[in-house]
This record gives sequence, structure tokens and C-alpha cells, in this order.
Amino acid sequence: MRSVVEHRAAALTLAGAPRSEQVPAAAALGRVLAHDVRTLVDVPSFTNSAMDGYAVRVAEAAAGAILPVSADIPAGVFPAPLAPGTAARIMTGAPVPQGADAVVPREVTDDGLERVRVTVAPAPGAHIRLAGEDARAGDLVLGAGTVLTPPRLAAIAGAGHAEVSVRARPRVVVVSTGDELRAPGEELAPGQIFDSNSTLMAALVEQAGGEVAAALRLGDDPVAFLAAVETASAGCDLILTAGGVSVGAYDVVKAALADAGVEFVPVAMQPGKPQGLGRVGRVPIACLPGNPVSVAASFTAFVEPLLRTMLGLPAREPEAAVAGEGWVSPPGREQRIPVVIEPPVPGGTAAPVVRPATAGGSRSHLGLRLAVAEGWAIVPPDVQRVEAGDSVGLMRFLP
Ligand SMILES: Nc1nc2c(c(=O)[nH]1)N[C@H]1C(S)=C(S)[C@@H](COP(=O)(O)OP(=O)(O)OC[C@H]3O[C@@H](n4cnc5c(N)ncnc54)[C@H](O)[C@@H]3O)O[C@H]1N2
Ligand code: MOO
Repeated sequence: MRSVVEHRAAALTLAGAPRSEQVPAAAALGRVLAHDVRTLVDVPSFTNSAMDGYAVRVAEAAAGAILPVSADIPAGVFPAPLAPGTAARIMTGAPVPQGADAVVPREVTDDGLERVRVTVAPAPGAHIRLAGEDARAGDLVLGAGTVLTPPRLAAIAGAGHAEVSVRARPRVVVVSTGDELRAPGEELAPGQIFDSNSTLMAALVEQAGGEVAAALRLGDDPVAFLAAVETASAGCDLILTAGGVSVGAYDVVKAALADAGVEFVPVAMQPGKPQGLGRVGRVPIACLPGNPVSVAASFTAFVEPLLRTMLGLPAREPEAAVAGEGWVSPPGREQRIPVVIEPPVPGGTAAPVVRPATAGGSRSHLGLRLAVAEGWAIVPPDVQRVEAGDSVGLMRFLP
């Protein structure tokens, strides 16, 4: 059997170099920067007031000083130099006039319009925000490979960029297989089930930064399967299938692709043992086993790292966790068991404590119960029993 590490490495060899595209910065939430972003201007681009108040010369603004108000400076205008011996009424964000070296907040004045009385003398530089204090024109704001969050998008906008170059999202065709599948909302005949894997795969793809180019629900006819997959995958970056890869008489994915150069191998993982990898034409394909928990586990182990590689991102690594109770693990296979994660207790371990989300281990068909889980505990192949207090790996579900 192939190890999880070996199968992941095989999956990553399918990734081509990341592509990039230009998008409006406002539409780039969650995208990955393809190039460094530098600021086009000093930020702030001019020295300005941090308070509503009066721009003054410190030497002229002792406590009790009364100064004529020589100007009124709202935000958005550029003022004349401050006349000697005067104050200028100034608003937050407005440019500080040349000559002024402090701003006196209106709360420590008499708020006068013609002349103003200073009640507390300002320190030099008080309430003045200097040009370039945040960043200098040409400074690096964000590096290539950064995932764009709201504050980072705002930094790009603040640096003057309307558009940004991001890595293209891998276009993925997701394919559920099985004659027994019906779309949710349809009537079920005896022996039929609702197709949940299509929804699962599409959502996992989007969460990992990909884009669903097409979602197909196909039956167990290998010829029709291959024709539909070839048509839908033209111009795509990845095909993802679920089901039809084990040793059943009607395992359509295997029947259609095993002779076409796709490699079907048992992987030492539970759930998620039967796996396929290869290409249909030029398009990489990952064939996952059909049980819903197996789909989710296989996606995290193999497909998410592949999509991240296509996006030029490193794979996520598991964190250390502690088992809150004991459970059994299959011999010779890395276990990925859905777990709930307990909030840290004061005085407890620094590592998160995890417990199986479902009684009876990671039985791979319990797809609805997977919904209560928050992550995967990862148990190495040589461990057959996890005891309470043991260390385990934890791969959190993405939020
Ligand atoms: N004799 C053996 N039988 C099986 C073995 C084995 O080694 N020897 N391996 C088992 C393991 S482990 C797994 S995992 C499954 C994998 O089977 P397939 O990938 O061929 O998947 P299917 O048979 O098509 O389906 C499995 C299961 O999942 C349900 N399913 C399938 N698609 C969907 C969907 N879109 N939405 C919801 N549920 C779905 C399907 O009805 C089956 O119950 O093979 C074992 N058998
Ligand atoms: O490998 Mo299967 O995915 O155990 O259920």
C-alpha cells in the first residue's frame, strides 16, 4: 500500500505552474497575490491633523495664550502657511499648514471662531500625523503569495491600486458517480440516495481557492462517463471524481480510466483507501472513494494540497492536539477521524483537546454526522489504540 505522504507527493506532481490574472482590488477577497504590491504614494501623502482643533506654533501657544484664528482648514483642501502669531481651525485629516508644529484639540480651548484661547499648552508635534508615517512611496505593502483579507485589500486600495494581480483560481470539474444518485429535492425510488458528494466537493473546492467549472452527476456506464468528463474538462485544471474506485463490479471510474493511464492504488489511510490519480488528456484527475467521509478526508489529504500548489501556496500542516478520550485506530493505516475541538480550559494543556465527533470511529458513510465535526485527528499507521492524553495530529476544517 502507498503511504499518505507518497500519495500526496504523487498528487502534487500533477500541478502546473500557477497562472495569474488582473482583477479589481475590491473583488479580490480570499485571492492569492501573484506579485508584490508597493505603495504608489507616501501614506499619509501629506502631514495632517489627528484631531479636530487648532494648528499652532508651540512657541506661541502657552497655556492661557489667546491667538487670532487666521484660517479654517477642512479635510480635502491644501492650506496657505500659518500666519505668525495666529492659529488655524483644522479638522481631522486636513493638511497641517506649513509653520504649524502642533494641533491643540478643541476640547482644551474655548472653541473660539475669531480668536481662540488655549487652555493646555501642546507638546511639539502633538496630534500631527507625518507624511509617509505609514509607508513611503515604493515601500513593499504585501508580498506575492499573500492571501487577501479585508485589511490587506484596504492596504492595496490605500496604496493607490485599483487592480491587483492574483493567482488564477484552478478550474475544477467535480463529478459524482453512481446509478443510485438523485439530486436533493427529487423523489427517491427504493435503493436510491441523495447525492451529497457533489455539494461537498464543490464547496471544498471553493474553500480551497478553486472555482467549480462544472458539476456532473453521472451513472455507472463507463463509456458515457468518459465522454462526459472529456467534454466538461476541456480547458480546466483538475477533474475530481467521487465513487466508483473500489473493487465492485460496477466501479465506473476505474472501468473507464484504469486502461487510460490513470493509476488506481490502495493508500494506507482510513477512510480513503482506494484512490486514483492521473490525467484525462492533459487535465489532472483525482479519483476519490465515494463514501462521503472518505471524500472529505481524501480531499484534505490530497486535493487541498494539490489546489494550494496550483495557487503557489504551501500545504497546510497539522497542529499538535491531545486526545480527550481513547479510541481505536486501524493497524497499518493512517487514521483520519472526525473530531470536535474543545476550547482550552484554564490551567489545562496548551494544545487543543479533541474527541471523536461520532461514536464508533470514522465510519466512512456517516456523512450527516460529519457535520458536527470541526477537524480531523490524524493517527499514525503504527498506532492501534489512542489513549486519553495521547498526542495526535489535528487538521482543522477551514472556517
Ligand atoms: N470488496 C471490497 N469492497 C470495498 C472495499 C474493498 O477494499 N473491498 N473498499 C471499501 C472502501 S474502504 C470504500 S471507501 C468504498 C469505496 O467505494 P467506491 O469509491 O467505489 O464508491 P461507491 O461504491 O461508488 O460508493 C461508496 C458509498 O458511497 C455512497 N456514495 C457514492 N456517491 C455518493 C454521493 N455522490 N453522495 C452520497 N453518497 C454517495 C454510495 O452509495 C456507497 O454507499 O468501497 C468499499 N468497498
Ligand atoms: O477507505 Mo474507505 O474510505 O475506508 O471507507
